[in-house]
Amino acid sequence: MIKELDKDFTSLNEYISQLNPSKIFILVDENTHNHCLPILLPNLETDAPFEVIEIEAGEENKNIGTATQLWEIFSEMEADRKSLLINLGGGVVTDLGGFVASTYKRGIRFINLPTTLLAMCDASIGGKTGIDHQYLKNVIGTFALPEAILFYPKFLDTLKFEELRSGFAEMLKHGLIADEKHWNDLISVEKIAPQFIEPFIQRSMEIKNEVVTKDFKEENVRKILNFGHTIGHAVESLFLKKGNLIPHGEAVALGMICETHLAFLCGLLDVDVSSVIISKIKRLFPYIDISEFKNAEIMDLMFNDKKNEDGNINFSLINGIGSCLYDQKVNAEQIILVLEFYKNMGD
Ligand SMILES: NC(=O)c1ccc[n+]([C@@H]2O[C@H](COP(=O)([O-])OP(=O)(O)OC[C@H]3O[C@@H](n4cnc5c(N)ncnc54)[C@H](O)[C@@H]3O)[C@@H](O)[C@H]2O)c1
Ligand SMILES: O=C(O)C(=O)C[C@@H](O)[C@H](O)[C@H](O)COP(=O)(O)O
Ligand SMILES: [Zn+2]
Repeated sequence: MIKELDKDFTSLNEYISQLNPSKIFILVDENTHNHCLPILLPNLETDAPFEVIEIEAGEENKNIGTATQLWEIFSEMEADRKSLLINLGGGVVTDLGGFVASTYKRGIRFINLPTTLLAMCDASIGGKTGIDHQYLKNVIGTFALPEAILFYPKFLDTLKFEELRSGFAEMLKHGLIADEKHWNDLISVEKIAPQFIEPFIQRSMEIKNEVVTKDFKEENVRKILNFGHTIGHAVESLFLKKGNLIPHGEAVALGMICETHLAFLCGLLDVDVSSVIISKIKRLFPYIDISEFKNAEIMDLMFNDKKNEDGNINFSLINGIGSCLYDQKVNAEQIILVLEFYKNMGD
């Protein structure tokens, strides 16, 4: 269930009343503790006891260590199966919180209150939960749906520009894979700022939700949501391993540039269409220098992608603006050509 929160958070209180939890845990990171919790708490109406649990912000904390800390806190506080976890944060909080909730005592209920654009349009929806392990993105996790996804666009007002832009990448992805009008609307916004993006949040959420509803466990069509991620996640992992993190959306933007060129090389896209897409993305996102990474080490990570089957790397590639094919097999030479294309592209 996806719903916009009104200013007094009525629908959140209605859900809490329906769920009648024995105890409520609110998961935040230090930024959502400062910026979002002061908005939530005055509007929270419940007789259930609640505890706020704060984790350190950042992708580097989406790991088994933090998950273990949370499981231990739940045990110490005797959380039972009627407990409720409210994830108040970006994709790190909703992925980690969803994973911990879906595994503690084989599953307690959770609600996502996304606070970044990326979490609103993507991470909070669809039930993919999880953590990174050995620098592999989301390699441990579950498919577990929240009881509700309640979004409050005003939360975006305190988001840094780079974080807002990161979410914008996943919105552009939604346009490219499923809705040409959404793509055209997004590339026409005056600038990446909440007031200009807010009108398009609902459509982006709908696109993701429509795809997930067709294929919850990502056995077929849901793979199109992974456009840009086969290469994007490999690069994101390499920077994670270096301890020099890049925002997920920037890795996805890099991946979409590469995989759009790959679609052209595979004959799925005309050169004029791929050029327009690449130039639009290039204009919006910073160039990420990957020259320090050998093509072989990038490809090694791609062989660990969760879409793969029978040892083959499966790509999801657009075959037009608003359309995407999954389980596309390409040869190693084409992947090398694409990585060299990106490396030579420069800023
Ligand atoms: N499960 C999925 O379907 C899915 C989809 C897309 C991305 N993801 C995952 O989501 C993660 C990226 O999520 P993200 O981009 O939201 O990053 P994030 O959760 O790290 O949040 C980005 C930064 O913004 C801060 N922040 C959050 N809300 C804020 C607010 N309202 N005001 C001020 N600061 C705020 C956070 O503390 C953090 O420092 C990645 O791990 C990615 O793999 C998951
Ligand atoms: O929900 C999906 O399916 C997606 O692919 C959405 C992606 O934007 C997101 O980054 C997701 O976490 C990637 O999934 P993964 O299975 O490659 O980890
Ligand atoms: Zn993503």
